[in-house]
Amino acid sequence: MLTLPAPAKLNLILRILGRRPDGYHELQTLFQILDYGDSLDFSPRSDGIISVEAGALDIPEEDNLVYRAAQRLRQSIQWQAGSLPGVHIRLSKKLPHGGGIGGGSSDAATTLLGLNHLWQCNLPIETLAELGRGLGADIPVFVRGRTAWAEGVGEELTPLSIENRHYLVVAPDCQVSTAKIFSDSRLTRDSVAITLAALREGHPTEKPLGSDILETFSGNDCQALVESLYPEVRDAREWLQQFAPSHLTGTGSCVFTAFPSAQAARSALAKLPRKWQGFIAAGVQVSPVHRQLAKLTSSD
Ligand SMILES: C[C@](O)(CO)[C@H](O)COP(=O)(O)OP(=O)(O)OC[C@H]1O[C@@H](n2ccc(N)nc2=O)[C@H](O)[C@@H]1O
Ligand SMILES: Nc1ncnc2c1ncn2[C@@H]1O[C@H](COP(=O)(O)OP(=O)(O)OP(=O)(O)O)[C@@H](O)[C@H]1O
Repeated sequence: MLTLPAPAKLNLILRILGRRPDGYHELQTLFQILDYGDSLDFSPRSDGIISVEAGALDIPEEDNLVYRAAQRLRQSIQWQAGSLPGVHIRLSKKLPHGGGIGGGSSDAATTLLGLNHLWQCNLPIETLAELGRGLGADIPVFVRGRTAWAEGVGEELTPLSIENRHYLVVAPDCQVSTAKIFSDSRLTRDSVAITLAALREGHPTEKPLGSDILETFSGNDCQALVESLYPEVRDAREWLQQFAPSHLTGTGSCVFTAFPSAQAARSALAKLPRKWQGFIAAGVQVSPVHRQLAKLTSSD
């Protein structure tokens, strides 16, 4: 059996520049990958069936992004007659869905990466990222597995390093539909594009971006709308604001604050009102799934 993590992400910056003819939005975002997330167990099946056990996640198997990613990967390969592989995937969810932390997307990316390894498909990362992009805009960053600046609909990625920080992520008791927020006429879609050079101004490329510069550019164009629709999200963010600047991630519902140490994040978490769930996580440059796959490959 192969067990792999599916980490969460935060959008440290999220700017919406406009809407494309296909309805998708042009955006600029800074993806921070975290060391915290779901976990997937892959067990080969000899009967050629793909099955997914998703615990408390109450959605039909064929709608689960894990199932859809496995099907899509298998369809992209010409298998020799009689050699169609099967797999049973057990998904252990820790990440709230509809939280803007990319849980479903990351599960799908880990499925593509894990089955590429298990089934020995040998597809390059670029191909896996393209397969993922067809399932969701957030999947390519998890397939590539680097904290990154993103443009386009989120698939044009430039890896970027960010200083070591620890995040307290608070999940209010509500789920936000990404489609609902992106289709709302009140969403602000006219942010001016910034350049990576502007983001980095005065910072040598090899130096990780620090909190000072990140706070200058931080902000999420979905935040005002999401908070007006879900007052609980505003309450949670305002509670976090007592420690340091706090922001919405993705289209919510989760909000976050960065801390310089795990201990500072932990002591804030200890004060979290019982009505909300929360977790702390370190920001990482390289996804834990890539670290684990690299270890497996080197021991093969
Ligand atoms: C908000 C973010 O989480 C930021 O990282 C992502 O852009 C959302 O990515 P995602 O959840 O993978 O999104 P998808 O599953 O591809 O699309 C969900 C819905 O959001 C809309 N959507 C998504 C991404 C994007 N750049 N523009 C959009 O308008 C799509 O029209 C769709 O109705
Ligand atoms: N494996 C999965 N885990 C969670 N949600 C899934 C999964 N597969 C499909 N979904 C569906 O996708 C929807 C969005 O879930 P997800 O956790 O990706 O939201 P999110 O955190 O807001 O993501 P994003 O930041 O990508 O917008 C859920 O409401 C659920 O119906």
